[in-house]
Amino acid sequence: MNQSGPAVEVTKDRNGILQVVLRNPRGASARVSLYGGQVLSWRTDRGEELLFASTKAIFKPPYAVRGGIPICFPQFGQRGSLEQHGFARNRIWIIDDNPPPLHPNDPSDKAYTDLLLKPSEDDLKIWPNSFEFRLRVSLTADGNLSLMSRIRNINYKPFSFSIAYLTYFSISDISEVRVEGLETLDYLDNLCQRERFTEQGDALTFESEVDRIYLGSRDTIAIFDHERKRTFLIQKQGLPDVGVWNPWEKKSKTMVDFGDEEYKEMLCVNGAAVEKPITLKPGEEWTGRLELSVVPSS
Ligand SMILES: O=P(O)(O)OC[C@H]1O[C@@H](O)[C@H](O)[C@@H](O)[C@@H]1O
Repeated sequence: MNQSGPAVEVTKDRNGILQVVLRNPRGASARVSLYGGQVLSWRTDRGEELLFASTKAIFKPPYAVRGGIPICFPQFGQRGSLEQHGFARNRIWIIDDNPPPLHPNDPSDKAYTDLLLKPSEDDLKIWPNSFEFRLRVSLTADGNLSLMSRIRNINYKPFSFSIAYLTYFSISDISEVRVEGLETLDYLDNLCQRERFTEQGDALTFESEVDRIYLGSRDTIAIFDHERKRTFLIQKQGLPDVGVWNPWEKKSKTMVDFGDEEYKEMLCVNGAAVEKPITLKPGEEWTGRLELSVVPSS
């Protein structure tokens, strides 16, 4: 199965937005938009949607929509002079029709697509660094979704960047979920001018707005959803930090592309490299990988 096989289809949604649809033999699927290189949907073989998308999402290409997995690059949040979360999520990516083969250790039964982003003349005016960003989105035979980024410096001077996969998980009820894997870590709290705190020893639960970057986490994080009896596993490589975000009631009401009550159904847990930006010398390449899976739980 490869990019040109029947498991991969390029299509347009009803708004004319180009998408790549990946399917596995059991019927699981993923949809990736060329606008923003954003994964919009990830479904199990039973057709269950695993990613949140707002009913108020605004489809205005090339801007990222509220939900799925927008990519924050080369800046996270407002930690720099660029627009919030960098420009990559608001650019048109292209499909690489001739992608390099998968790594020899990678199972060959993956449906995958490679999207590319290179800076335009205008991008170079606001961020004067030539790069090639290759995003490989794969769907495995087990229905796992993997996002692998390769960012290459094709400049004559070094540059530094931050990156985050802003992953909107679909959950039953924010008050009922817990996140494991972030206990005892230090975090920067965006709600307190990025002040540094230390998490207690318990799993994370939610009862108000949260907007944090956990630092130097282990490579597996779990989101337990008791009501839906399922657990998301987030496995990451090259992404030391984890963003956790839920706008809660008050902030939701200020967001035009988000329903007032939708904060109950979503939780963003983002594999990221934020605290220490990544520096690439000319010709160097960085790789970061996120693999998402879902398992039944009691
Ligand atoms: O509204 P945006 O730009 O998509 O950002 C959504 C949120 O993204 C999160 O990653 C940030 O930590 C939040 O501060 C931010 O509000």
